[in-house]
Amino acid sequence: MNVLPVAAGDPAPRFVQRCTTRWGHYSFDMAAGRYSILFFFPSTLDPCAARALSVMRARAAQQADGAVVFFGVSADSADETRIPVVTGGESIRFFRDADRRVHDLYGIGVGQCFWVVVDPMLRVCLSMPDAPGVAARVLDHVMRLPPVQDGPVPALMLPAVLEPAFCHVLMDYYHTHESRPSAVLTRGADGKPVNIIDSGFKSRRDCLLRDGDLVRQLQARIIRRVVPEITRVFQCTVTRMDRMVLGRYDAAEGGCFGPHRDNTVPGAAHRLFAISITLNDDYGGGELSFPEFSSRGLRPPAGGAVVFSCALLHAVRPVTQGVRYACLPFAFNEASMAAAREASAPLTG
Ligand SMILES: O=C(O)CCC(=O)C(=O)O
Ligand SMILES: [Fe+2]
Repeated sequence: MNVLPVAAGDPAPRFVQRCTTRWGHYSFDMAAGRYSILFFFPSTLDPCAARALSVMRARAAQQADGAVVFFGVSADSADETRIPVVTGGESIRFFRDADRRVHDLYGIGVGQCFWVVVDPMLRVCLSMPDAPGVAARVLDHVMRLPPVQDGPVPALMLPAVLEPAFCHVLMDYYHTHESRPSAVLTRGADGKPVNIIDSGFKSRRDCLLRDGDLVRQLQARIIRRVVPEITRVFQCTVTRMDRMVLGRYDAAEGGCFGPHRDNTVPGAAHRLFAISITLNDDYGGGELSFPEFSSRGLRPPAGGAVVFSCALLHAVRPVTQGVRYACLPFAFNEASMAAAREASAPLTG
């Protein structure tokens, strides 16, 4: 257990805990991109909790834009029945923390009513014990903050990775080969990785590049034009690539991809860098965004790439006009493969 409560400037500990979501748990690293207000309390029967929660519920109901997410963290197993599963709104959720996992990670003693505010980068920006009047002060303060920090995005923009003729070769390949709705790799209720189709979250059709010669031509360009920049900018040597896939986001189908990270489920833990190469220019919307850092959207020119750490939360904004084509490999190396294998190995002995 953390002996002291987390304090402003600390990274907010990440965790997966049982929660009042439809699917029964919540991975806190998905709370990035917005402010989160965590209220730790011993039980809903505790008078301090009752008071603070009524303020929290009222503010959650007031805000229309969902810019702030409220989380109650209950240490009482009997709250399981007092706090029912929330099926609708996403702006207020409760962690079922009778095993104290979150309390311990945040250094909050059981029996305390305590506030922790986490910023869009998942860093603690305020932490204080509850007292009369504190709930309203904390919530007013957070709701007045600008929605994101609008700092620089730690991604690399590289124009001219693929020349126009090669972009056309890839788009022609797409048109002459089978494509299918792109699935989201996520965790099922049992924690195991599953592929699901959820067109509200991800609407894209993918075509796998199966032509060995074309894959070699594509890889040659990435090795020559992207890999040295990854070495220079991120001081990391990548030696492998996977997922040689072409994606098509169509405005007519609401083409988009919601906020996600690319390395969070076991089968994807080896990935180090995402290389998003846009193949065309004649579309509207479809910018890549990094909601932890900025509200700005990135839009590389045709043939240009955005290269970024797979650990960053990112999204593709809805394509509003026409179609966006992209080639979307991941880069990694032997060390990241070994680390992923180790992390997924069953504990023995
Ligand atoms: O379309 C893009 O540029 C990014 C796609 C993406 O984030 C992914 O496939 O994981
Ligand atoms: Fe991604």
